[in-house]
Amino acid sequence: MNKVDSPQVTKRKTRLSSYTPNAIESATTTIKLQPLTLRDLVFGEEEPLTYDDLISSLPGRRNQIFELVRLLGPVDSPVSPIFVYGGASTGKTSTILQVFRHLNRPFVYSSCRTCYNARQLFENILNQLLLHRKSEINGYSSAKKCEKQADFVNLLKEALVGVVDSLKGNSGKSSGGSFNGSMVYLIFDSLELVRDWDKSSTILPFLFKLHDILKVPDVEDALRQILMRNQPNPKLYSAFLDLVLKPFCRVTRKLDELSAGLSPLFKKFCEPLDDLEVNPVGENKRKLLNCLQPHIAPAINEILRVTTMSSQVNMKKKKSGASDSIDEIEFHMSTSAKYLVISAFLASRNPATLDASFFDSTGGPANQKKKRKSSEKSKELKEALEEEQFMKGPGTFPLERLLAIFQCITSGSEYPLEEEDEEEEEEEDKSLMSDILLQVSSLCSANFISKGGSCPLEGSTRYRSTISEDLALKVAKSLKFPLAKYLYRK
Ligand SMILES: Nc1ncnc2c1ncn2[C@@H]1O[C@H](COP(=O)(O)OP(=O)(O)OP(=O)(O)O)[C@@H](O)[C@H]1O
Repeated sequence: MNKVDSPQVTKRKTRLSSYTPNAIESATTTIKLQPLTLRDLVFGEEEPLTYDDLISSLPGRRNQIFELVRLLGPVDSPVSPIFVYGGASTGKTSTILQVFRHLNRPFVYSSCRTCYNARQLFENILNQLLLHRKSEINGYSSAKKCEKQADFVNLLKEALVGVVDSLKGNSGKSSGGSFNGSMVYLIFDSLELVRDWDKSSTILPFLFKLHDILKVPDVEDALRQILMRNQPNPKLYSAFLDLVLKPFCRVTRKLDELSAGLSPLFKKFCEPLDDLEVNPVGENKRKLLNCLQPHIAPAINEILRVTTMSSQVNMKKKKSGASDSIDEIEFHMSTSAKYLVISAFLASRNPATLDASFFDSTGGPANQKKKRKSSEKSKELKEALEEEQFMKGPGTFPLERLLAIFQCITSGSEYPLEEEDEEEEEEEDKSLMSDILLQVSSLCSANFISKGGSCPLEGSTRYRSTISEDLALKVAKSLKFPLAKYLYRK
C-alpha cells in the first residue's frame, strides 16, 4: 500500500464510521461525546482534497473523476441521477466519496450491502438526514420508522427541507468548518444488490424516479393546468384534483398515465352528484372524498402496476439471464468450487461465534435439540448476535474461516465430495486442499466471492460472499447439501 492510499482509507472510515460494522463501539463512544451536526453530512473531519490530491489518490481514474465532477456541475446546480457502474473493486465507491471530499458538498451515503431491505435503506437515509445515530441511549432505534415507499417520500421530503433550510441558515458555516452549497446528494452504493432482496422489483425503478418524485410540488401546478384544459366542469374537476393529484403525482408525472388513471376515478367522483356544475366545498367536498376514498388506492396501484411493468419486464429478462448462469453453474462448476461457494456464503451469513455450534466434530450440523436446551444465557447471546447481524449485513471473513467451514462441510461422511472409493477420495482431498487457493481466486475473479482490503490490525485479506440466498440454496440443492440446517436464523 503506498503512502497516498493509507490516509485515504483512514479518512473514508471517518466519514462512514456509522455504517461500517467494526465501528459500532466507537460510534457509541462518539455519540456520548458529540451529537451529529450538519458537518457530518460532508466527508470526514479533515480538510477537503485539492483536485491534484484527488487525482493522485486514485491512479488511473483521472477521466472518471473529471467526468463525475463535470456531471455534478457547479455548486447547487440541479443534477440528474448519475449511475456509476464497472467491475468489482475498480474504485467506484472510492472515486465517488473522494470526489465529494474534494467538492466538500453535503451528501448521504447508504450501501445496499449493509442495508439489505427497504426498511433499513429508507431508515438509514433518514437517520443521516435527521442527524440521528442509533445508539445504546435510543435503544438502537431509527429516527423514523419507515417501510413503505410512499411514507419514505413524505419523510424524505420533510427531512430534506429541514436539512436544506439548516444548510442555508448556516450559510455554509458550521462549528467544524465550512462546506459548499445547500444541496444534499443521495449516494446509493451496491445498488445491484437491491434485486436480491426486493422481490416486488419496485425499489429500483422507485429509486431512479426519486429525483422526479421529489420535484412534485414544482410540477403539480403545471400538470394541474394541463389536466384542467377542456374540462366541461372546471370547478368540479379542480375540487377532484385537489383530492387526488398529489397522491397520484407521487406515483407518476406522465400525463398519459395520469389521464388514464384519473379518468375512471373522476367518473366515480361524479356518481353521487345530480348537478355536475356544482362547486363542492366544505362538508360537500368531504362527503365526496369519503365516497371516493375506497377507489383511490386501487387506482394508484393500477398506475403503479403499469409504470413498473416495463421495469419488471427488464428485471425478468435480467433474472432469466441470472438463472441461465445458475444453470451454467450446474454444468461448469466443480463440486469443490460449489462447496467453496456455500462455505463463503455461510461465513458471510453466520456470526463466526456460532460456527462451533453449527458444526460438530464429524462436520455435520450440530444437534439442534442440545442447542435449544441451553437456557437464558444462550437466548441473550442469540439476541445480541441477531442485533449484531442486523447491523452488519453480509459479513467479511478471513481465508482461514472459509477453509475451516469448507473442511467441516466436506469432511462429513454424509455429504461426500464425489461418490468415489476411499482411496480416490483421499487423493481428491489432498489435491483439493492444494489447489483450493487457486479455486478461491477463481471464485473471486468470477465475483462469487469479493476480496476486500486487508484489515490493518490483522494484516490479512478478508473476503465476503456476494451471492444471494436464492443462489446459495440452488447451489446447495445441486449438491443435495442441506444448507438450511447450517444457516443462522433470527
Ligand atoms: N484507482 C484506484 N486507486 C487507488 N485505490 C483503488 C483504485 N481502485 C480501487 N482502489 C482500492 O480498491 C479497494 C476497492 O475499491 P472500491 O470499494 O472503491 O471499489 P468498488 O468499485 O466500489 O467496489 P465494488 O464493486 O465492490 O462496489 C479500495 O481499497 C480502494 O481504495
